[in-house]
Amino acid sequence: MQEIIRTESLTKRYGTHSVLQNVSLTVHRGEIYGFLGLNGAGKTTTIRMLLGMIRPTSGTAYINGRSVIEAKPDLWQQVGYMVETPYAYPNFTVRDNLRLIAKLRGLPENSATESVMEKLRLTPYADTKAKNLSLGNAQKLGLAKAMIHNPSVLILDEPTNALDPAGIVHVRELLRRLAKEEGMTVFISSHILEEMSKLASRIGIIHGGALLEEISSREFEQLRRKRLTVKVQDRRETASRLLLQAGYNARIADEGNIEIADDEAIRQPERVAKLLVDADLSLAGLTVEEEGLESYFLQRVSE
Ligand SMILES: Nc1ncnc2c1ncn2[C@@H]1O[C@H](COP(=O)(O)OP(=O)(O)OP(=O)(O)O)[C@@H](O)[C@H]1O
Repeated sequence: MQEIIRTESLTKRYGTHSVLQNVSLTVHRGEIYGFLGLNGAGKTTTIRMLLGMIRPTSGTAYINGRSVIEAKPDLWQQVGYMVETPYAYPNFTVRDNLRLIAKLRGLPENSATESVMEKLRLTPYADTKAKNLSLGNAQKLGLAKAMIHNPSVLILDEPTNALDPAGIVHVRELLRRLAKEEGMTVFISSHILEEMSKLASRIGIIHGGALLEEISSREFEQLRRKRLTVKVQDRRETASRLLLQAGYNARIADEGNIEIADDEAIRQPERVAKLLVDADLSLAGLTVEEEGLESYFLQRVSE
């Protein structure tokens, strides 16, 4: 698999304050890499170094195999980015803001502008001044500026912060389609954990300036704990005892439901149901619950 983004032991210190320590990560072509961390974990610092905006104290960042600090300007024709709150000229309309960027980038102004507005569903706001946009649409304008030149690498710092749920779904679908159909590589930082678990194909967890773990979404699916939750109308203790006798690792949880953590029960919940029904216990619910990324993340961080 072709490596598009790579960092080698990226380290950043401000005086004696160490912000990033030996971060080495890789992102392959067509991947959506979710860079996850709490506030202050070092996400923006890493992204700024990926974009050559600040110099690492030591270590190197590469895009398309080229060191970003030494790269010639043509590298940036393949890269789109949005870091923190995107700036737009407040008294220019959405269309004029985009036309300006298109012009600066030497793109055909009309077609590039109209096509990116269409992609981000900004066309209805084409004539709205940037200062009058909602936060969500201002963020979409930032994304449009980042994508106007159809880059093959897109680097986004917390891009869905201000979007409403429909906006988040739209941007997620768009990024997924670009990654899948056009092989675009997306590096996206966030602290919205569930959102990342739906979008990213690989996840890197950063905490206190160190990369704790890199994991594929598939591995994450396998690793995260699952459990079968059983709700019975009454005679909870009897049900729990019965399940224990049958060899299940059952326990009564705080809310009064019975939880079973065995793989066997998760794979074949109908067996659990049959056992209870055969014993004349009335079943009110049976659900397989998966640990969310949030709880997985907090557990990893606390370790
Ligand atoms: N120029 C600077 N001088 C000193 N410390 C800095 C500087 N820039 C960032 N830091 C510190 O580095 C740490 C990491 O900051 P960074 O902005 O990379 O975190 P983040 O993960 O992006 O967090 P957030 O989600 O809050 O933006 C923080 O403790 C921050 O205070």
